[in-house]
Amino acid sequence: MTAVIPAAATSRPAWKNTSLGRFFRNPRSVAGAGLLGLFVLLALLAPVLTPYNPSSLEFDAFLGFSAQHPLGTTALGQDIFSQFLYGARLTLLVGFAAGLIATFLSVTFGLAAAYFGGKVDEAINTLINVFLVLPGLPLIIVAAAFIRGGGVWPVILVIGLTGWAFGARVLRSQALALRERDFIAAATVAGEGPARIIFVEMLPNMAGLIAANFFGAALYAVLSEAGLSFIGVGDVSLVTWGTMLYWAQAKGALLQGAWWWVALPGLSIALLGTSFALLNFAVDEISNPKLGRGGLKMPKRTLPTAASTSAASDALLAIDNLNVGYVTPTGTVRAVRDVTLEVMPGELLGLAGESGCGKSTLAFAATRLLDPPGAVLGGSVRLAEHDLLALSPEALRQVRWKEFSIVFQASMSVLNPVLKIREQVYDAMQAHGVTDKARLDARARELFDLVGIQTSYLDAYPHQLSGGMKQRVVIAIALALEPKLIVMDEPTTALDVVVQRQILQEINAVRRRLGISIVFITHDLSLLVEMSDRVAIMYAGEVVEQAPAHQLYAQPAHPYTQQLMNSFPPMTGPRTRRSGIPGKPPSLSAEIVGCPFFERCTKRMPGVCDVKPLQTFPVAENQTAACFLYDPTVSPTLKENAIRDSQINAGEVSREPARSARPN
Ligand SMILES: Nc1ncnc2c1ncn2[C@@H]1O[C@H](COP(=O)(O)OP(=O)(O)OP(=O)(O)O)[C@@H](O)[C@H]1O
Repeated sequence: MTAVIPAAATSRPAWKNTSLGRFFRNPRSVAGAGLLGLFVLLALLAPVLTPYNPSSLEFDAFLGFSAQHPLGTTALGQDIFSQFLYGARLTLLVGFAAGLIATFLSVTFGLAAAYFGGKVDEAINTLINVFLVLPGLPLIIVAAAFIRGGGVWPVILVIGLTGWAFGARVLRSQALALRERDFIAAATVAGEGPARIIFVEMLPNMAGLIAANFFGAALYAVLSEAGLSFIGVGDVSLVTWGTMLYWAQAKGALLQGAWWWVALPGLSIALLGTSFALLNFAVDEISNPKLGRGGLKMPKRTLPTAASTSAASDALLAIDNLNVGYVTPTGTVRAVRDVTLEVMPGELLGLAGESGCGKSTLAFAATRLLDPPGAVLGGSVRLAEHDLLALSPEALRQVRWKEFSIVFQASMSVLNPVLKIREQVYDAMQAHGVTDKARLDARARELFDLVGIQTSYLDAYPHQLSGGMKQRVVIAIALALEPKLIVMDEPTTALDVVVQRQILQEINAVRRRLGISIVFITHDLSLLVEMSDRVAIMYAGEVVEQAPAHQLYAQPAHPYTQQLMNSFPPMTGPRTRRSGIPGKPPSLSAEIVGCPFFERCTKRMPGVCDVKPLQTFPVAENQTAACFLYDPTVSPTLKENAIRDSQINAGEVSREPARSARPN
């Protein structure tokens, strides 16, 4: 994994790392802007560079090159050099103005369709389709025929109003894709409003496409104007490069040997198109910092030190009898079933279980992030004094990030690729009313110190950071408003084990230092046992065991926990071959009678476990298990036989009569 040193850490002057600096360092933008600049300069300096009116007919026809007429004269006796210079003015005006109109319409329609969706999207899409199926040039010709002789603005309007549909379709697709990205979801969760999400989060990511759209539309406008003029539609009394071509063709320039009368405007239109295309590529590169270049170096990290855990009294988070399902056409998937859990202030609760057992659904439902078809079917979630499931959207926005924050699975992708880290760290704080720049900066630095990243990386872009550093940034953002609780759903899954371990140590140290509570979700039980205060094990949507971590490690009570622990290599002792748990969990769409682990359990008691409604039983102090081996109403002989059978099957004891066997 590599990291790129950000601006402040290199010796390059800071301005060179701004968008303007990168523009001047990009060969394409330099060539494109140079070419376009040359045409603009020639157009602006036309009155200085030539004394003649381009429409004046005062000279003889088809004069050759001379000091007085560097490019000779036309069949009507006009100075060709003057026509070229003044023609550049109107040609560029048509390109820029029609390009701007078309781009404005494309962005407005494309974003409105994607953002509002539903009927608005349908209506805009129909309009786009109508414009796309109408053939472009004939449409312009018909429209231009009505405004013939009216000057340049009607031409600009017709081209601008007919040239937006393709761009709108592309921008709509891009905006739709962006809406699905994690960093937009994260911005919403962090409390950013729709205007900020559209203009600050989405638009910069579309800058390359919008610029491409503009240069494409400008090119289309220049070519359309040239095409219209060439066939004599539009106002041929104007001097543009298009009307130059029209008159050159109409007056037989090639037959008269005045080939440059045709070549000059033709070549100029081609070069103008090239400059637009070069700028298009360059803007794409500059607006997407990932395509840029940078040096390689990993920074030295500083590890925060641990402090004592805050004392726990009353539960900070209380999940009571929570039921969550996904309503699908084939039935309801009951992904979380009657879950009751508590998290104390300052406590790290680990949540483990096989893939698909409902860990993420529980986390999403408890934090009100569950999207349809997911739905809370019953139960309550209380965080301090807030009834989370009953909060209005506005009240929820106030509480989220301030009282609790979330670090998603694969959360590195929640960083917006075109915004500097600093802006993204500020975002959550700004959305909750912190606007003072000095405060924002001081807090950002403090957070970076806390999670072990050099503060110079505040001015880097996400792609300049390694995966581990991005993860630290996301954790720093989650800590920004000092929430009481952070829910972390597999926050380190995408990282290599060494970085994973460092980050987990830091999370734990920060937690101890700040006294915050954490719900930490992972598949990795051995990791959880090491870092958690308490562990809850989920299976098929239910919490099947809860215990202090060390107790769960020393004496796992539920056969599922025992088999799960056996699937991981031990932290000490000789290496042994591990096997997974045979079989698979039951379908969550079906009714589950009795214990959901019955089919895979090595200690099952037929007639009990597959018949009785499942309950949770106390096992030891602070330890509970949803297992009938701990049900005081089940006969001890039945339990002993079940345990004995499992030991025989595992080859741990011989087939002699059981004398004493206790649960677990
Ligand atoms: N959108 C959905 N529609 C229908 N079923 C879903 C949907 N999302 C999840 N499920 C089902 O809900 C159950 C719980 O899924 P969930 O993602 O919460 O499990 P998990 O324990 O977090 O798994 P993992 O560790 O792989 O993320 C699974 O059976 C899954 O197939």
